[in-house]
Amino acid sequence: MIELRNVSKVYPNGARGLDRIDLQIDDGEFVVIVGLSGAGKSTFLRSINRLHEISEGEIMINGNSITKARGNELYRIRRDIGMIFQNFNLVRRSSVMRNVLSGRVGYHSTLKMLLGLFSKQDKALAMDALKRVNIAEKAYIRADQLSGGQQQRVSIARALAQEAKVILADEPVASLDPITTKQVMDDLLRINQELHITMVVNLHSVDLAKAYASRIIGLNKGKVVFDGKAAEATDEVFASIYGNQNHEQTTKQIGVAK
Ligand SMILES: Nc1ncnc2c1ncn2[C@@H]1O[C@H](COP(=O)(O)OP(=O)(O)OP(=O)(O)O)[C@@H](O)[C@H]1O
Repeated sequence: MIELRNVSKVYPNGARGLDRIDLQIDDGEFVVIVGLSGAGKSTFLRSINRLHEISEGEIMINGNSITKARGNELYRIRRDIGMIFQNFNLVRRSSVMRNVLSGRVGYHSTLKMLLGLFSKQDKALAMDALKRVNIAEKAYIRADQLSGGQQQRVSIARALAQEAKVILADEPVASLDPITTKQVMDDLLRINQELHITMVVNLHSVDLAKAYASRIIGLNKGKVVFDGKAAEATDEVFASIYGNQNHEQTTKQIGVAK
């Protein structure tokens, strides 16, 4: 379970990324975060695994405070949290297998990892992860020879090899075409359902949010302005999340299906 207790984040330049957020995300949920550009979606996600330090409040992961954790404890908490980025964050010149195996680094000594000493079990785990996203046949190809959608699948496989209990995905489909977008979102949903890995996904598309989320959280200027089941997120709700524009104009801009 992820718990945010009265969390605020103010950047050094005074910009407010998050404003007193209080919520919890239960194991196995598929949460989609929506909101205008600058609403705080990335800050929200990156605060959860402490890629960003928060200014106030506390974030708990399975009962442990990631906000207060130091050294090994922080390392152990982070091991349970996989991260997926818009730009895939792969080592492009390394093989797919090597990239997926890098999900195992949290389980071994630095020296072993520098020498690339992965066990048979690690390799089996990495191969299983690649099979789960249907790209096992690409295991020994260089990552930069894959399409964008395939590269994103490698990054999902890396999170699976990490044995993450939570996956945070920051705009995972923003640079993909519609068909590939559907494939990657389907992968995330299948993993959520089959492995009960909690998903917290930032998306720009309202239609995708409605199609995949079990719960939608709407942010506006760092504040939660909607938090509910996807089925409760009506056009009016989205218009309020997306701010001051009139309803018709907003729904047109953000692609709410009529
Ligand atoms: N490194 C930073 N330094 C200063 N201000 C920042 C920084 N990162 C984000 N902000 C500010 O914090 C607020 C929230 O930004 P954030 O990137 O979290 O929004 P977002 O919803 O993810 O936007 P987008 O959809 O464009 O990625 C914005 O006002 C932004 O300008």
